[in-house]
Amino acid sequence: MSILTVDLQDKTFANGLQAIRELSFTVQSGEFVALVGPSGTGKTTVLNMIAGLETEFVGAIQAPREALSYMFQEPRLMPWLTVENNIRLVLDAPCLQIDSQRFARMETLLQQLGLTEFRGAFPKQLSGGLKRRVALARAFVTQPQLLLMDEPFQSLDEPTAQDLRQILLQLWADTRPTVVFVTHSLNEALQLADRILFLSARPAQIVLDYSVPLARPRSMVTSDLQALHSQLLQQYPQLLSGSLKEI
Ligand SMILES: Nc1ncnc2c1ncn2[C@@H]1O[C@H](COP(=O)(O)OP(=O)(O)OP(=O)(O)O)[C@@H](O)[C@H]1O
Repeated sequence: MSILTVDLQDKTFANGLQAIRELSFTVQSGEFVALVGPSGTGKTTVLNMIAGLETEFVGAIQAPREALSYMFQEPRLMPWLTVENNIRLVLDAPCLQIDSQRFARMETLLQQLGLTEFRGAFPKQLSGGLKRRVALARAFVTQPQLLLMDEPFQSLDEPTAQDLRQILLQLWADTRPTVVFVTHSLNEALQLADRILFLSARPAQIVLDYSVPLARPRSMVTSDLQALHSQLLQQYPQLLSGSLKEI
């Protein structure tokens, strides 16, 4: 059953810059899809359109906006709220009573993410990795049907990013939301996704719709992954020519 349909003919900003031309894809319920493409090609713009934050475009999008979470590049925590209240914020309940089911879900996430001891801390007291953990808890606590993630582990050191990818996969396996995950890292996409949509340089178009042939659960550092990375680039040399040379 499809949960997300994106059918875009054109997205041109007011300054005349055309970010997207003829970009269409469908995502099945529970699927983990990565959008991979070079910097500035319109990946964030696509997520913003799916979320309903960007409404000026030619085309149509069907998405479950009432059951959607969006994890941004920066964790975007409210500096004046504690870890716990940053999570409660999306339940509309900072400092208030919440029902026992939602409370239990929040507690489980705090534990799974190793945040219990930091529940009373403020964002400025947290490392970058811990802030991302809070953002992950906030993204999952509402039990979204669709989770949009925009390079959420960028600018972290690699071991911290690996830990967070592992945690993300565990959380995803528990409740199986549909995920659209933007990255410019082919390795990250191969580690996480069922399917990778490779985008061209601007105006963004899909150059390859690739199903990742790796079983789950996936180990994070495997020779399988390295082999697949090289095989993919051998098979589709166009990914390396010009538009995707950074991957
Ligand atoms: N409001 C805007 N007005 C004009 N141009 C914009 C606007 N927002 C984004 N752009 C431009 O549109 C293009 C696509 O931006 P977008 O942020 O979607 O790319 P991206 O693929 O997510 O890039 P990155 O990987 O660097 O985050 C970029 O060239 C960007 O500078």
